[in-house]
Amino acid sequence: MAPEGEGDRWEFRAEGCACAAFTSAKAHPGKVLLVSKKTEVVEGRGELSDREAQAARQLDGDIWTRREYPKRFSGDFSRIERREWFTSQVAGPLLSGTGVLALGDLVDLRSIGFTREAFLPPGGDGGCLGLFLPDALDVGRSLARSPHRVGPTETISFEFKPKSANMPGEKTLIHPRDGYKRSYSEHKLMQHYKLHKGKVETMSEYEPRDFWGPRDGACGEAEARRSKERALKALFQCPQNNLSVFRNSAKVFPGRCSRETLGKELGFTMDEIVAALAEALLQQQSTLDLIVSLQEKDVYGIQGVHRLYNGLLGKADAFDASGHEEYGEYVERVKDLQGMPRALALEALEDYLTAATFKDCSLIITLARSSRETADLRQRLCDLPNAGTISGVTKGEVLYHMQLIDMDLKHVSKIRTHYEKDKLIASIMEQAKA
Ligand SMILES: O=P(O)(O)O[C@@H]1[C@@H](OP(=O)(O)O)[C@H](OP(=O)(O)O)[C@H](O)[C@H](OP(=O)(O)O)[C@H]1OP(=O)(O)O
Ligand SMILES: Nc1ncnc2c1ncn2[C@@H]1O[C@H](COP(=O)(O)OP(=O)(O)OP(=O)(O)O)[C@@H](O)[C@H]1O
Repeated sequence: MAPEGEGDRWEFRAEGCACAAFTSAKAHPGKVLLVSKKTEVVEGRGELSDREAQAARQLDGDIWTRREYPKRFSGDFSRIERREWFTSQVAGPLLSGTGVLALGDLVDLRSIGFTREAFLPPGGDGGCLGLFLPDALDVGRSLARSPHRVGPTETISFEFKPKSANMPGEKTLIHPRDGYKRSYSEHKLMQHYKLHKGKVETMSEYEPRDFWGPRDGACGEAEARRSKERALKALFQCPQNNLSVFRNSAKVFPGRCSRETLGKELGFTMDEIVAALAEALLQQQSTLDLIVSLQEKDVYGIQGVHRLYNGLLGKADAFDASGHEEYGEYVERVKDLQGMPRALALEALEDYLTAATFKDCSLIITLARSSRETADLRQRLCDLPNAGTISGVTKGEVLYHMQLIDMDLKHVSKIRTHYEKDKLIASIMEQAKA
């Protein structure tokens, strides 16, 4: 994606499946501009009739307009407007006090000289809106109260996509044939899926529950530290799309550096890096617990939620359990879902979509060595709940700052996509058993 023409004040930074991020160091220091790459808010549009897509749009609106929010949700929002709305109206209040959420402002791309055609294929989101966010990699600038950077020049940042720590609970609808779901994490199952699809070459040993840590101090600090270090080592071993490392905002891993050369590039040993990150995560445990509790809003599981979704769309077979009579308890659970009042069914879908959004979020931790140059920044960070200092694990003190990004609110039509993926995983697991 090479920048060219009028857009050359803007530099491409990074991209995910839904959005691309750009920076303009001179005109907008300390900020990242997010631009949507997708045209449609409804998922799997190619496989849906216009009527089905319209019904999904209507249902999505019904879910998010049930409650009063200072800014009203609109079914006509573009993807980027949905993201901004969810971040400010839903995620913000849920995470208030943690300081961790990157809050942004919608901006007209024309007003900032961003020509999307210079960077992105035609189409995409009506074209004219972007989202300005504080740049989590350029902490010195994004925290500055003046145009001048508050030190430091040397930063290293770790972008984690930790994925879900959620495990099925009592209310989760699981067909008895799919009992494997109770023994494997969602991430592990996704690894089977990705391997099967050829999306990855090897299975990662990474376990999201190790990263997020035991809830509510369920074990001692030493054990919690060990589990975080285990997760971090597994991520450095096999980063896939769960870890990216940046030095002074330029991506160095995976890519320019190998695992063997990364420490040298960053000026630390790998043991120091793992220990420093584990310490930062431990200091932020209450925020991590909060995010996990939001992932756990997925109470009924995809099999249950898919039935509720179809029920709300008025599909005749939504709660059909014929052919499953031998599984009495399962049939009873399906009946319970069928009897759920509409308001509760909408709430269950709201919870599922909130959970799915938090299961796909990213955390960026930026580190800088403490020095005379960083004294101002240190003072500022020490006042923030999502930042602090780390000592005793590296030579000299290290400052850290943690930011939560990627609040791309999942559309209700994603439930169908998730269900299809779930069925595919079931057949992969069945094959693996055979
Ligand atoms: O389904 P998952 O868990 O694989 O998550 C998808 C991600 O795959 P991952 O497993 O992280 O490689 C996927 O990530 P990649 O683009 O593959 O890096 C997207 O984040 C996708 O979200 P969306 O379609 O952009 O809204 C994600 O879709 P959602 O499931 O979050 O809707
Ligand atoms: N506030 C920020 N500060 C620094 N970098 C950011 C910020 N927001 C986004 N980015 C960069 O832009 C990339 C794409 O953003 P984001 O993860 O929100 O997109 P996405 O398409 O929704 O991702 P995914 O495919 O994981 O759902 C991120 O991976 C990150 O590198």
